Amino acid sequence: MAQTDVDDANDTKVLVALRVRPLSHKELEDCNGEADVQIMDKRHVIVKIMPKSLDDPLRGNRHREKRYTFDYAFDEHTDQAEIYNLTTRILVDGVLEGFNATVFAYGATGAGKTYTMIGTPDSPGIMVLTLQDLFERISKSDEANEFSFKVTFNYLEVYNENIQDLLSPSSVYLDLREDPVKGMCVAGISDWEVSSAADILELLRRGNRHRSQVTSLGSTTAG
Ligand SMILES: Nc1ncnc2c1ncn2[C@@H]1O[C@H](COP(=O)(O)OP(=O)(O)OP(=O)(O)O)[C@@H](O)[C@H]1O
Repeated sequence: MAQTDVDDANDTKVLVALRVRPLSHKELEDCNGEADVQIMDKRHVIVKIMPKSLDDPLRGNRHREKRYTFDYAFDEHTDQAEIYNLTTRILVDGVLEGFNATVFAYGATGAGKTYTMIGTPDSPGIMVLTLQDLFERISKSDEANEFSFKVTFNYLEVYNENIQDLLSPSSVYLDLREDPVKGMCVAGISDWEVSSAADILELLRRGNRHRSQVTSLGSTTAG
């Protein structure tokens, strides 16, 4: 999901995209090669709901279908670059002009959030592609002497409703406050000045060691 406070090309403030990942071997076996989710035309999704019991006297073994509509619905063949280009690249201009933007992934465990956001060295995800784009644009702007940018980074975890600064961990949790200038903010979080995508990926790796729920950043690089 991506959110911006500037209008993007679609003139919308919130964009919701669904991504279907390839089925694992086990999932393919379980469904006899027949997936329960079908993407129709990059926007519409049909989900098959199988009857709880095949002995259901009313429905037999017939399934029901539910249809959903998204701004984008990506099938399992969609690559990382297409996802980035259609959901997130549109936000970078606004960010460089000082607007806020948020992109987050939501889904069950194993749904593909980490793959979509971080990806692999061969197939970098949204976060890595955004950072590459952002710093490339900043360096072009520096060369052209247009603007000078300062980029700072912070990394926090909300776990059991407690906020922890992953780059400056302590036993004291941080508070969420409403600041008259900045709006909602986490009071006392440490801000780190960075000058490249590699700096941020290094800080993410450092912060991940303090997460309550650990996911590996592997050897993801900024490329
Ligand atoms: N689009 C995709 N193409 C290929 N493999 C994928 C894709 N999405 C996810 N996977 C693979 O599926 C597995 C689960 O994905 P991932 O770890 O990203 O899930 P997650 O939502 O982050 O899970 P968790 O919430 O448990 O951390 C991984 O092995 C990942 O490489």
